[in-house]
Amino acid sequence: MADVLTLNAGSSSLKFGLFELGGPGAEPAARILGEIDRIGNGTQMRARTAEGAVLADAPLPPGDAADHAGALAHALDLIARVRPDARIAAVGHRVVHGGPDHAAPVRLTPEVLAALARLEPLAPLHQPHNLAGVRAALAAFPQAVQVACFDTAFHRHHPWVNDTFGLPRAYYDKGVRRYGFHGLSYDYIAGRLAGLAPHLHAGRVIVAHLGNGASMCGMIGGRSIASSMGFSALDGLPMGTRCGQLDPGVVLYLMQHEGMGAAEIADLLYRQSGLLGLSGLSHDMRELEAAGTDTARQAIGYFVFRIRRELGGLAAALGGLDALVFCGGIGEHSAHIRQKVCEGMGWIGMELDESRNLGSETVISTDLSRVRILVIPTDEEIVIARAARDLVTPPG
Ligand SMILES: Nc1ncnc2c1ncn2[C@@H]1O[C@H](COP(=O)(O)OP(=O)(O)O)[C@@H](O)[C@H]1O
Ligand SMILES: CC(=O)OP(=O)(O)O
Ligand SMILES: [Mg+2]
Repeated sequence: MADVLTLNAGSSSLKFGLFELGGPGAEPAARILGEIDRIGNGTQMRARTAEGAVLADAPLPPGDAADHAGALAHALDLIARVRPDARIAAVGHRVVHGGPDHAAPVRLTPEVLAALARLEPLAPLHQPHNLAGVRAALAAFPQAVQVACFDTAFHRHHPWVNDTFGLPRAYYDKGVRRYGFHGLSYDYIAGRLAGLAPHLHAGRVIVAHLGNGASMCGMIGGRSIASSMGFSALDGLPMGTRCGQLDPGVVLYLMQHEGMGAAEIADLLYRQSGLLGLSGLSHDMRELEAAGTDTARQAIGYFVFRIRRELGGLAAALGGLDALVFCGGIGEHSAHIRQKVCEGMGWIGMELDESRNLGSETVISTDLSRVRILVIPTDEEIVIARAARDLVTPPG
C-alpha cells in the first residue's frame, strides 16, 4: 500500500502527517499526525498514531529545532523511526502563495518551483519554509510525486470587487490583487459543514480562522465571496506578530520621516507587530491570557475588536449571516476569545450559549440563536492528503 506524507509549515509551527492510500477516491487513512509548535521559542514536538498512541510529546533541545529546517529534520526522523516500511508515493505540501495562476493543487516541477520562489517576498513568514520543505522532500524522497496545495486557491474565484484594490488597472494585470489565504482550512471547514449541516453550508457563512496567522472568510454555498487577507498575509486581522489592516499612509510616513527601508519595514510589519507589538510581551495567545497585564488585555482587546469589525463587514458582503464558525489554534481552544467576539451581537442574530462555549460541543449558540455558532477543528492535513491522492491515483 502506498503512503502520502503531508507537510504544513505555518508561521510558528510545522504540522506533518503520514497517510495510507486506499485507492482512487478512498479517504486517505491517517497513520501518524504530528506538530512541532512554537518553533524557535520553547519548541515542542507532539505526534501520535491515528489510534491516539503517543509517539512524541516533549520539548526539542534549544538550538536543535530553532528554525523550520531543524523542525523538519525531526519530523522526517520520527516518521523513518516509527514507520521504516512506509512507501512514500507522494509528498503533499502546503504552499501559502500560489499567485494568480493556481486555482487548484499542482504537481511540482522545477518550473513551478521556480515560479513559486518568486512569490517569496509576498509571504516571507511562510513561502520560504514551504519551499524549503519541498527541497528537503525532493532530496529525501526522490521517487515521490511532489504536490503543492495552495492557501490562495480557494479564493481564486471570488468576485472581482474582492479581487482588486483601488489602484490603476495595470497593477491588477501585474498580479497586485487580493488573494486571500488559509484556503486549505476554509476548504476543509466548507466540506465538514456540508456533512454536518447542509442547510448552513448552502447559506451565508463566516469562518474565523484564528491561529498565529488569522483571517476570516465569507462564503455562500461553500465558495469564498470575500476574505480579510489580501495581497499578502499581512492584511485584515492583527496576528501573533503581524499588524493586520494598516493605512498605507503609515508605510509612507515610516519611509519619509523615520528613514526606514523596505527590509526594516517588512520586519516591523511581519515580525514585531500584532499581539507581540501591542502587548510588548508575547505573540502567543495562551501566554497573553495567562499574563493578565494591562498591555496583554489591550492587545487581546484590539484583536477582538478587529474580528468584530470584520464580522460586520463580511456579513454585509454576504447580505446576511446564517452561521459563524471558529477554527485555528485560538478559535478552537480559547472560549474567552469566542465569548468576547460574540458578546452583544444579538443585533445580528447571534446568541452564544456560555456553558456550551466552555464545553467541547460543536454548536455553541443557544437553541434560539438565529445565527448558528460552531467550533470545528480544522484539518489542513487531510485536504493536502486528498489532493496528493488525486494526483497519484486520479479519480476514474
Ligand atoms: N488553549 C488555548 N488557549 C488560547 N490560545 C491557544 C490555546 N491553544 C493554542 N492557542 C493559540 O493558538 C495560536 C496558534 O495557532 P495555530 O493555528 O496552531 O498556529 P499556526 O498559525 O502557526 O498554524 C497561538 O496563539 C496559541 O497561543
Ligand atoms: C497564511 C497564514 O497566516 O498562515 P498561518 O496561520 O499558518 O501562519
Ligand atoms: Mg496555521
